[in-house]
Amino acid sequence: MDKINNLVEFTKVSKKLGNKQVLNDINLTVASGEVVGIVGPNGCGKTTLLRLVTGLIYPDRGEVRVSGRAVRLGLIGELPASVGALIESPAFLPQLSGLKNLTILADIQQKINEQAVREAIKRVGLDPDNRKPVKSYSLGMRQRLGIAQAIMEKPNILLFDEPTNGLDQEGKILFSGIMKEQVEQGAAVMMVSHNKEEINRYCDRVFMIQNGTLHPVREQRDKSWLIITNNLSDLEHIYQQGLLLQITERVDGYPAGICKGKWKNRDEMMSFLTEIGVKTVDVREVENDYI
Ligand SMILES: Nc1ncnc2c1ncn2[C@@H]1O[C@H](COP(=O)(O)OP(=O)(O)OP(=O)(O)O)[C@@H](O)[C@H]1O
Repeated sequence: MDKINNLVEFTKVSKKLGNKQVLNDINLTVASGEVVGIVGPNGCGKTTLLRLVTGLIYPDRGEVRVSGRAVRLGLIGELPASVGALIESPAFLPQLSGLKNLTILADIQQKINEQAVREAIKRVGLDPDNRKPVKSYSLGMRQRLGIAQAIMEKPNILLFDEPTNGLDQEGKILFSGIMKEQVEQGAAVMMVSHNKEEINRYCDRVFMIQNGTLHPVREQRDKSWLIITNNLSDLEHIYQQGLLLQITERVDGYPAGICKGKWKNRDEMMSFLTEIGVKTVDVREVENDYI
């Protein structure tokens, strides 16, 4: 997967709303296949940051580039077509069905046909033939429809503001699968959430907005390592170091567990284990699983 290709680029971006300097001198890139998390207290400017990528608002100073093109005033007819967004509560026409709502939105860009809209609705676990008006949808159903709308045109940039808001367990699992798919297909994702667990699970890098500026919270995703040992007490010893360790099924008859941490490569991981006196049969880097 190409991680070099920056699909979103903020360069020295400042934005004032009313009297408030919401964002000040923001630099940020989001690459293809990368998930960047934005956190911070209410009103700090997270949604504003996402809205700048949609092209619906413009920077006062600096530049926002989306798929290589600068977003600026006067481009209203040329909004970035490659952006899918679920920002704040999704707004739908309440008297129309989910399918009708998304078909109307799809007609704006005319990039996809009804079949593709139907597929997106099915992907989030809703029934495209459900004729009930959106006003009778639950919060979770509306949120699912919002996710379907964000992904239906297969954008290569996705903006998610509190994406699992109101979702039940099944909805969260579906969302997890969608995130995995999108990242594998090379989408660049920006996610705003107050849910720490969600941010940790999905985001490669995390930033906090404080007084209008962006501060790194985590600069790379923790890697997952499968550690195979001769006996369970070695795994217990790792756990006692306060590390995140999940015991898995035995591997070739040996006790094994998955440990998450910042070690950059296998050598670093091995020297750490030797340092704490853990003997291993094998150590392998494994895929991070979103579920
Ligand atoms: N149109 C506007 N005019 C004036 N001020 C605005 C406008 N839109 C937003 N703001 C202010 O800009 C600030 C940033 O708002 P934003 O919605 O980006 O915050 P947020 O971090 O997403 O908050 P939350 O966590 O509550 O969703 C807030 O103080 C808000 O009151």
